[in-house]
Amino acid sequence: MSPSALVRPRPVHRADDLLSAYLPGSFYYSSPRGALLADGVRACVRRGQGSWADAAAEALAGTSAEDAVVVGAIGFRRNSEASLVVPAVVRRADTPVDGLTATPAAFGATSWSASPRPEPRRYVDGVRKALELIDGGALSKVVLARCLELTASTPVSVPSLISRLVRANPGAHAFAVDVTAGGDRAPRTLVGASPELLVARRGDTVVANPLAGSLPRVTGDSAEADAENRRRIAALLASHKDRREHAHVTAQVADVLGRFCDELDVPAEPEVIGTPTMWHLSTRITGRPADPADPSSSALALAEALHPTPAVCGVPAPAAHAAIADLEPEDRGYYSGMVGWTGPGGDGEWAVTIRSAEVCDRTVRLFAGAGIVAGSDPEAELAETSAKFRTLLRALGVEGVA
Ligand SMILES: C=C(O[C@H]1C=CC=C(C(=O)O)[C@@H]1O)C(=O)O
Repeated sequence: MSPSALVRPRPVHRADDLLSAYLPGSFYYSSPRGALLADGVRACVRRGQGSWADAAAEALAGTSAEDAVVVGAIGFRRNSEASLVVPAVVRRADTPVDGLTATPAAFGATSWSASPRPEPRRYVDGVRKALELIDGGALSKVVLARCLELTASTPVSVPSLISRLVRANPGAHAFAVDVTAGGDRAPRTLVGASPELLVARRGDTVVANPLAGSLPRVTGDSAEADAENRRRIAALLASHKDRREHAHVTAQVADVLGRFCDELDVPAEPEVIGTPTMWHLSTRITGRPADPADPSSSALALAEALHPTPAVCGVPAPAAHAAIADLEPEDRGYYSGMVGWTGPGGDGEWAVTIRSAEVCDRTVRLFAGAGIVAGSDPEAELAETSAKFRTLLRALGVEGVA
């Protein structure tokens, strides 16, 4: 039995009940590996010179609670915002969300205005500039994102939004995290349904599931939609451009995990996974940490070692960071960072913060990005980001706005 198994409390909740119990200010996270709902603050996690994993371990060591965990989100840039706490109350379920039959409450009669940042044409220009950098040899890959700011006529209900996101895709890594900071005019919540697992650790098993290389999914139950989706899956698997885009991520994730694991299984070929709105090339990598008791292979330490993968940044990372700073007018904030939890024995789970938005009163800031490599078509990358926005737009009931 692993040391972490000794301290893990027996889960007594159903994942669906945890979702129903979510209130603004709670931390909610669910995935195929279970769900967690946390409330109140026992301690805030603050980082000095060291890593977030060190700060989390210190905060956990300071509490005698048996079920203590650190939960929260960390932004994209090295010194960007983070919101990590040891919550006062933690409820867990070891099963995925299941059996959600009732239709969630729709958003009331709300009208919306949308403001893309940058304008779509400027995003396309940015992709062209990225391709010039790639042609010139400065980069092999960069992920360029854009923002869509929506304003509703009434405050946006976060419980409704997270419930609709989970119901649309119970297998997603779904999250709602209070990220309110000094200066915010109202509570701010990071909400999303990410298809991408950065890393999960349970006992002596580590799993990462990098995604990269995408095509929009055709929605609808018709035979035509089915046939077109089959065609797209085959096209994605056959696309050299998407396979290259994907290989950058898999190689880096395998390289980083290889430093911590003495056994690592990296499938030679990607498969295709689907969300309700997208198809993605996917590689599920599993490993066994060389020393599970070593704090440097805790879930959060592994997540920090992996971040940012080329699924959200690029290759080489320093040049990709510079290109992102030059070509993206909006600060990414929490988008493309990580969200999840870590416990005292090193177990935990962190998802890549994509298909996400920050909600503050009547405003919703969505981000979506696309990986650019040699051979990328700027118009297709714009369309891909629009398709990625649909996860949130559908949940908000405003599909068609971008
Ligand atoms: C950066 C995003 O997606 C990443 C994950 C899956 C596929 C991706 C792609 O094909 O570009 C991206 O790397 C996003 O959704 O904003």
